[in-house]
This record gives sequence, C-alpha cells and structure tokens, in this order.
Amino acid sequence: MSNDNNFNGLGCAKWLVEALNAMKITTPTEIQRKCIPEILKGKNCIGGAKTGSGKTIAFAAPMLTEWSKDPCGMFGIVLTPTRELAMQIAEQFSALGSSMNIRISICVGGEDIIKQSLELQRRPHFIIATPGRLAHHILQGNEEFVSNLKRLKYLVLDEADMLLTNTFSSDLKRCFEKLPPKERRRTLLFTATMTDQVKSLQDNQESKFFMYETDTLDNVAIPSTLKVTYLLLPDHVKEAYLYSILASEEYKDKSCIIFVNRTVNAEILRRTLQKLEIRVASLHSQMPQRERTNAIHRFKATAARVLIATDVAARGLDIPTVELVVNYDLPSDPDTYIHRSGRTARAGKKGEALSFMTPNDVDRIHAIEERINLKMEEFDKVHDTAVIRKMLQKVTLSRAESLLEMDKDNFGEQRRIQKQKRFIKKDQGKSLK
Ligand SMILES: Nc1ncnc2c1ncn2[C@@H]1O[C@H](COP(=O)(O)OP(=O)(O)OP(=O)(O)O)[C@@H](O)[C@H]1O
Repeated sequence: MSNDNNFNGLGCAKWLVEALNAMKITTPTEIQRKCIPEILKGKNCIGGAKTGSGKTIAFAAPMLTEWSKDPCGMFGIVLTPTRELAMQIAEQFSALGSSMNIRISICVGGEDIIKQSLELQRRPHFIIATPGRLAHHILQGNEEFVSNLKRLKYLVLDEADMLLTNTFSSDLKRCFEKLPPKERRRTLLFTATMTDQVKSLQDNQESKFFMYETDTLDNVAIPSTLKVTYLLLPDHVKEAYLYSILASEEYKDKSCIIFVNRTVNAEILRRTLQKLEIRVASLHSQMPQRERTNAIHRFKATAARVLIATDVAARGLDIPTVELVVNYDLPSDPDTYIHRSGRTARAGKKGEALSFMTPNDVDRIHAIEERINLKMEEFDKVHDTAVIRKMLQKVTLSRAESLLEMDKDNFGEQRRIQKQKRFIKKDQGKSLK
C-alpha cells in the first residue's frame, strides 16, 4: 500500500527522495501530498496553498522524477515574476538535482544577454525565467534554441495569479507561441492567492486539470503561525517608530523585511537606518542587478539584518530566518499584503507582520482584514512618547543627511534616466510586435 507520508510513497524517484531527506525534507506538506501523485499521473495542475507551504517542491519533485527517467535535452520551463525568485527556484533545482548532473539555466533581466544566450544553446534541462527576458531570447534567439523549446514537456507558472495580469500578457504570449501546444505539454500553475482568472484556465483546455486548493476550516488566508498587528500613527513619525522598534530589546537581533511602496522611500530609509547603525540592505527595481543579488546574499547571510524592499521582494522569497515583516507603507492590494506578510512564518515557523496605519489608511486595513478573514491586533510594544520624541530628533537629522546625499548622488536623475530607458525599450518592444 502506498504511503503518502513520505516522498517515496508519493512516487518520487529514489535519488530525489535521498536529496530531499538530505535537506531534512522528509514528510510532505499537504499540497505536496495532493499534487505530486496527480502530476506524476500526467495531469495538468492548479495548486493553491498559503505562503510558505511548500509549493515549489510540489511542482519540482514530480518534474524532476519524470526528467530523471530520460535526462537529456530541455525538459521544463518555470516562469516566475521576479528575478530573485527565479534565482531562488534555480538554486533549489540545482541543489535537488546535483547528484544527477542537472543543468539549470537562469534567464532573467539585468544579466548579461550574450552569456545567457550561450547557456541556453547548451540545452539546459530546466530553464527558470522571468517572462520578459525569455520573450527577448525567443525573439532574438537562434533557431536551434527555439526549436528545442518545442520539445519541452512541462511549463510551470509560479505565482500564476501575478503572471496572468496585464503586466506580463504580451511577454507570455510571445513565449507561449514558441512552446509546445497545450496538448503536448503539462501545465502547472501555483499560487498563494488564487484568482478566478487562474481557475478559469482549466475550462479552456482539452486535457484535464487537477485542481487543489487548501481548504482551511476558518478560511483564514495567512499561515496560522503568523501574528498580524497594526500600529496607528501619524505619517511624520513613521521613521522614528520604525527605528525604535528595530533598536528595541525585543527586535534588535531579529531579521526583518520592511516593505515600502516606492523606490525613493526604500533609498531614503536605507540611508537613514544605516546612519543610525542598523545593518541594512535594500532591494528595489532601480538598483543594478548585481546590487540586488548582493543585497539578497547579505541579508541571507545575516550580514544585513534588515532588508528594505519594494514589492520586488513581496513574492516567493524564502528566507527562513525572517521573524518580522513591517508594512511601512500599506499596499493598495490586499493580496499583496498576503504575499509580503508571508515572507515570515514559513514552513510552520512563527512570525509577525506589523502594519503601520496612518489615519488615511483605515480603509486599506479594513480591506485587508476582510481579505484575510482576521482582525489585526494592536501592536503593543511601543515606547512611550518621551522616548519616541528623543528618537525623532536623531532620525530627522539622519534623514536630512540622507536626502542631501541622495541629491549629491543624483538619485532622482538616475531614476529619470532608468525610466526613459524602460520607455524606449517598451517602445522598441511594440515595434517588434
Ligand atoms: N515537506 C517539507 N518539509 C519541510 N520543509 C519543507 C517541505 N517542503 C518545503 N519545505 C520548506 O518550506 C519552505 C517554504 O517552501 P516554498 O518556498 O516552496 O513555499 P511556497 O508555498 O512556494 O511559498 P510562497 O507562496 O511564499 O512562494 C522552504 O524553505 C522549503 O524548503
């Protein structure tokens, strides 16, 4: 009788079970128990489960098992919305497949195109890509690469709800045109925030989809180990409160991600906190890719214990040491709140998501509470006003110095140039259609 309490019983290859066990992954999570056997039967799959519930292995394990039966040529593509997430998934595939000499190619923006193109010509077994860069390679690519794509067996859309938004539609269309038709490939879609658009994909396919969505008794959309709190405060004291929390006895050693809505805020906060001697890194779209990758490495290695990020870090990033997420600016979309907060409390660990709420944010908080089906508690570990006032002076000075520095470094000008470059690229894209 098969045993769905281990990966062997789910039908995973022996070498893969050994690789998983070496990573201390021995008991499948629910989404893995449900999806792996169905994918191994050859079905397409739509999988929805909370953040940190092991969706990556739910699609990686069956694909790797199938690939190892005949490990030659291009086998699968995983598409994902952000570069850092692509790199993380590629690391997981490489680690799992190292005993099988797996070849993985990362195909993301911001990296050397020529180097990538040479790598793609070497027929990697799996390509982990962001849609824009893959579309670029398809348009520019040599015939051999494009014809190899036609032999792919699997296509994964990770963070499927995001990939199916308008932001990615033209790039996805270009990619899909060169992939095998639906009936000759398996399609796997995974997300923590299921949308009707994702679900509706199963309707217009001839081959059957296996659809799995975690059903929780309480319908709460966030992990049960995640504590959600809010702090009501006026806008001009946000930095002082943030500093007071990060420097407090309770949080001074904890690994935290602070989410902001704009790159300029990320830059100001990073510089300000650095001056206040917090070990901090930042991650946003205006940074060169080398610096983005470096920031993630520093944060993972705890050389930086605070990461200030925009939503480029909201999805998928798996850094188990993160104990606190702060929504310094509230997101307008409640689903974004779910993804941001899900950077902590992963794989059964505890974590806390604190949201700063200015008087203008009350509606946003209500919309989030409705979406997650949970009332936030008030954050009760604040210092008294005298302490905050003292900190406010220190923080205001550091902030003013940071703004002056940014002026000197031409931060605004660099953003303008980057924006123009993106505009020109978009325009070129249109003329290629
Ligand atoms: N069966 C398992 N046992 C123990 N740990 C696991 C298991 N499966 C996955 N993990 C670990 O759980 C963590 C979260 O997994 P993963 O990144 O796949 O989550 P996810 O569901 O994709 O989350 P998100 O929605 O945020 O992208 C990872 O560190 C992973 O190694």
